[in-house]
Amino acid sequence: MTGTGARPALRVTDVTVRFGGVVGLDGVSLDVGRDEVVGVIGPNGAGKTTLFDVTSGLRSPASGRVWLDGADVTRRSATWRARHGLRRTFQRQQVFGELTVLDNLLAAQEWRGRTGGIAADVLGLSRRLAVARARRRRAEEMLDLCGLAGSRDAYAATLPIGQARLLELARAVVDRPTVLLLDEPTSGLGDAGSAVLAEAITRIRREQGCGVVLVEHDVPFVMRHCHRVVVLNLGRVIAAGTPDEVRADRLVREAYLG
Ligand SMILES: Nc1ncnc2c1ncn2[C@@H]1O[C@H](COP(=O)(O)OP(=O)(O)OP(=O)(O)O)[C@@H](O)[C@H]1O
Repeated sequence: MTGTGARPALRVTDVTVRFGGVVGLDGVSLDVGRDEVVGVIGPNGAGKTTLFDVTSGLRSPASGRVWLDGADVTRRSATWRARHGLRRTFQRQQVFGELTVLDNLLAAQEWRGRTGGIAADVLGLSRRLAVARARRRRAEEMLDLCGLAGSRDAYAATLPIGQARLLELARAVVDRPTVLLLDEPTSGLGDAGSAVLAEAITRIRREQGCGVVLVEHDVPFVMRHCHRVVVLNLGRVIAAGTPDEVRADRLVREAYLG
């Protein structure tokens, strides 16, 4: 079902984070294969955000390592990781409000693209036009994927919250990341938006071989759409397995599912 292959898209090994006397994460490990969706759940303060912060490079662990597509990136900056295939969306959406929906996606490709800036200046005009056309095609594809084709010319600031969140998703995946971290992706989405999200995640992982991790309070969504689920409590992994295994786990029921 998961096609993980030998080398995980993301590997987190034995990560510990301390905030003074508070332990944010305590020896947490996680593997995410290409073409796999892993859900991270747990009560408030369990360490979910801290796990994303360490993975994306916003916070250094006291010990432990983070690997991206086989390379140890523990000491790499957040920007370096982003440029090398790791994408994260945040709970608070961060689209460029003053740009149109389409331009948000073109700008995202410009930022990552190795043919922008100085590189573009030394390329021939026809090559540059071909790059621009390919980027536009890719942007249109992602708008279709995320159900935003009808809003392509709207300013992002005018979008209802659900559409803005889907635009964030489109922007995160437009340049084909290896790993996608989604923080509370269903928040602000109704049933229709959640269905678009689920379908988009499936296609992104299948068509792009992307490993997806989602931190999500909507447990039914996680159980329906993730191959594996990791449950954190007080900074520790208290259970990990298939949705059925996790649902049946006594510790999880006591600590979280009730
Ligand atoms: N900057 C910080 N300074 C001190 N303690 C922190 C800091 N960030 C997180 N913590 C603590 O680390 C632990 C894990 O917090 P974290 O925000 O990762 O949990 P979470 O699972 O994302 O919670 P929520 O579901 O409420 O977002 C908590 O005890 C929290 O109080």
